[in-house]
Amino acid sequence: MSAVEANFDGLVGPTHNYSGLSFGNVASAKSQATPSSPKQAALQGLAKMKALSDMGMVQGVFAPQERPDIATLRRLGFTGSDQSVLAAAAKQAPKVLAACCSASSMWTANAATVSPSADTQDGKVHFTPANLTNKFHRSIEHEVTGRVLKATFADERHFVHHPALPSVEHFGDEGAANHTRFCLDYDLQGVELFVFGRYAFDSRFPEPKKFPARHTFEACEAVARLHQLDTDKVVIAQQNPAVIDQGVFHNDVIAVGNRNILFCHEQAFLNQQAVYDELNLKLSGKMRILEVPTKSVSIEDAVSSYLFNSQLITMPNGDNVLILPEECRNNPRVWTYLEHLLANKQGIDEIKVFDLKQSMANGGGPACLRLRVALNQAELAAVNPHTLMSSALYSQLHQWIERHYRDQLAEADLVDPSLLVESRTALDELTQLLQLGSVYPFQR
Ligand SMILES: N=C(N)NCCC[C@H](NC(=O)CCC(=O)O)C(=O)O
Repeated sequence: MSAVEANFDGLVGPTHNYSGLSFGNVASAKSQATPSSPKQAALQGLAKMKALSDMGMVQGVFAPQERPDIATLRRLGFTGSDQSVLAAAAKQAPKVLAACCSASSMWTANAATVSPSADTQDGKVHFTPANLTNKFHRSIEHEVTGRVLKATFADERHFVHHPALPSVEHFGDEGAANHTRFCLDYDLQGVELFVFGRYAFDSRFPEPKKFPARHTFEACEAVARLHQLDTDKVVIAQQNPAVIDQGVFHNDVIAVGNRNILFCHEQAFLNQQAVYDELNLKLSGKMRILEVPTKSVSIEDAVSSYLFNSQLITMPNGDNVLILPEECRNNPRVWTYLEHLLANKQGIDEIKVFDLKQSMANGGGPACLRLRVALNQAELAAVNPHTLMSSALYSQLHQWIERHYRDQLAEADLVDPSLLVESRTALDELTQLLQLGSVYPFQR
């Protein structure tokens, strides 16, 4: 075993709720104001992590953010005790309070962009936390994300951590949700595909009209530069603006790739064939494209089922498996397509279905919940071992969730000062379990 692809899943935080914060994300708008279950959400996510670990995959755990984010509320002018800050925010700016309570860091595909050492000039793994500027509730994640990344990948001989790009829309960066690495083997130099929604400094190109394009071309170029990638091994492609307007707010809602396979919808990119051709050229003619036609799966079906938000993983025995949300099984057209895909042996050997309803109701499927980090054996040995899934960690986290998480949460509960205390108590314990040190503002 020379190199592996590890998946670091975001542990769902104790304030998981539905506040309708993500304009352009259909599920988030639809679930607004419905009660959530933080406990179920965290257990569903943990079950997926355990299952992948049991399948022989390297699985990591990524700690959530401190929420409610009192420090940000103070920056916005709320003063006094923590309790007064919460009460004043609930009264004067309930939406701002909701944004400062979001558990959105669970979707670690948006935590950062990661380039494996085989692709970078200095032979180290590079990390850039995503600034997530397009949504306020997500723009307040990157600082703590950077600290959790450093606490997980601490060894400077192997890992390089960049700060997030400047926090303005011109450099809007949504991280790995818009980044896919193709390769023939994880330890060989690969081709990195960066996908953007619009140009910030060039108005000649089309843009979505209804929903925002969160990620810019200029952000893609900047991350590729920071990560010292070879331009001959980088492809920067524009997402089809028409599908952004139909709810495809990240590329990982319409395409997924692993090794030399790209599984995507026929309407994913603006210049679809040119994207395929460039990828194939840069991967020495070895790309395999599995394109799904609109007549089999419409954009609406793709958005509601999250077919393409599956994880495409290669098992230790070489089989390619799609990790799908249950919503795919509930959609007859998507399910028929999947049966046909398996029967025709087009490169996918198996599918596995998971119940991730709590996350799905906010627009986060299996692939949103994980950050991929390809690591060689020396790098894997240098990862904080306490963040790696095992039977022992699974039962510790299971008990930890049972002990600290509420069964139900509604928007009105966010002002409850005991939620803040519960959340901090849980996170303080978690940083000890995962041996992360003092990553949260309340610990510093
Ligand atoms: N596709 C990927 N990789 N990630 C999904 C992120 C979902 C997230 N939803 C939210 O943030 C909803 C929060 C709320 O409405 O309460 C978002 O839109 O950024």
